[in-house]
Amino acid sequence: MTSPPPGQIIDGKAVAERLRGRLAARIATLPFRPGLRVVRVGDDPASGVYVRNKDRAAAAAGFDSATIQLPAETREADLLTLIEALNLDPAVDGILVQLPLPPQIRPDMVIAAIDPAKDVDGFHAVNAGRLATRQPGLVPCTPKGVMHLLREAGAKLAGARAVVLGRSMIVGRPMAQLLLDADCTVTIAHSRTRDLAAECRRAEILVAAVGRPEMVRGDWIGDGAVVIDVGINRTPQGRLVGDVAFAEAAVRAAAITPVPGGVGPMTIACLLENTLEAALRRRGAVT
Ligand SMILES: Nc1nc(=O)c2c([nH]1)NC[C@@H]1CN(c3ccc(C(=O)N[C@@H](CCC(=O)O)C(=O)O)cc3)C=[N+]21
Ligand SMILES: [Mg+2]
Repeated sequence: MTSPPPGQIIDGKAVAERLRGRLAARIATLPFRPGLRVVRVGDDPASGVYVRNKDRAAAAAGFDSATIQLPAETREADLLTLIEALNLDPAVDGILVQLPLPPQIRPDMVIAAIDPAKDVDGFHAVNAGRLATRQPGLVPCTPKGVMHLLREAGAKLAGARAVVLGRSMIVGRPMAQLLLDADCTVTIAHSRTRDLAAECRRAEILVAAVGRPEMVRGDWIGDGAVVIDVGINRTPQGRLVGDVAFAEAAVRAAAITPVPGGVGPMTIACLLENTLEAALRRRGAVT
């Protein structure tokens, strides 16, 4: 049903590099540098690599990018004041507040405070609503990156059975909507799904986003499926593994993303793509 040759490993790092190259070429033609501000409160280790990789990629592509580091004990009101200043700053096109936040700060309040036009994570209810109603808006980076990878892998989407494992606001739900918009027949499976393995086995396209190391075993994969592994889990030994047992799954899949080097680099490239999109829209150069 799907077109890629058996066992193809989808090179997310290479796809992300090409996307960043296209963004850089476009930015080089602009009379301004799209501005991105990443706000980090405390030093959650899950955010560390991401912030470093993002800073490097943004600068290389010609963005005006900076990380604003705040102490772990920052009060919610002070973070909201900073966001308001970034909302009003005409040089800032994109605002990303790193999650998770320390316990004294309510993430919903923070996300709601970001100007939807600058919400490059696509987490604001206005952008979620636009996606749900098929209006143009900022789309969450990871699901957007997954769609790029599926297209690069040559996956046939129209009419295909797609299973999304996980129902988070950040990945599962927007992922399901993008697949639906691409004419897949979409199932959202989750921790309460009766027979997860059986649901997954029916999938021609399987997107795993549960955050449980190697939960998806080889015998959950249908022959010739395209498998996208969104999970980035660190083992006690310090190794990175996905939500899919890669070696087992690769034997049965037509194509599969590795961890690292799969979805992760695409999330960063799509954050930059969203920042450029936000800049073009805000500054009246709609494309
Ligand atoms: N508001 C917000 N938006 C986010 O998008 C967000 C966030 N908060 N908080 C943290 C998570 C995590 N995240 C990653 C993105 C890329 C890699 C990535 O590029 N990973 C490399 C490996 C990096 C390594 O070696 O550890 C890869 O998968 O190949 C990792 C993690 C975005 N996040
Ligand atoms: Mg769950």
